[in-house]
Amino acid sequence: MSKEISLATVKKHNTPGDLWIVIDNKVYDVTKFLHEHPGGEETLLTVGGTDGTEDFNDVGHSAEARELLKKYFIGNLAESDIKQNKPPVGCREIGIAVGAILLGMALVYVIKRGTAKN
Ligand code: HEM
Repeated sequence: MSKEISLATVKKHNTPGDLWIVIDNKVYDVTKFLHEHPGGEETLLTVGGTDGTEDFNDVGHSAEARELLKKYFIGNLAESDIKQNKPPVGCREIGIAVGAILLGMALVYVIKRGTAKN
């Protein structure tokens, strides 16, 4: 089993001489890659010590870039720091459900009115 690293630990490694980054719940030590990054040092430094998944995906990195990541893998993000992709039923879902019911009722009303006239 690979090592589990907390986000708090990752946070401590945010300098050019010691740079860690989280991508897709995996932790990478990119200190040695900093000067080689085709997208520049600055981009890596701004996300160093944090979860850079969104930034990494926004750029649309190539398959080669993803392959390169493996070289710098040092451990998995701690279970407690992993964001759940599927939150419990939220306000949005309730809103959609209520909206759908109202729409259904309106539709039944319109149809009934239409048939009553004939
Ligand atoms: C830490 C892991 C990362 C690796 C291994 C990596 C690797 C690469 C590679 C190989 C390229 C060349 C183009 C490609 O093959 O897609 C690239 C380009 C680039 N990367 Fe990264 N990258 C990393 C993280 C990031 C992050 C976190 C950002 C943004 C904050 C970023 C921003 C960019 C930008 C702006 C380019 C230039 C895109 C272009 O001009 O085509 N990279 N990166």
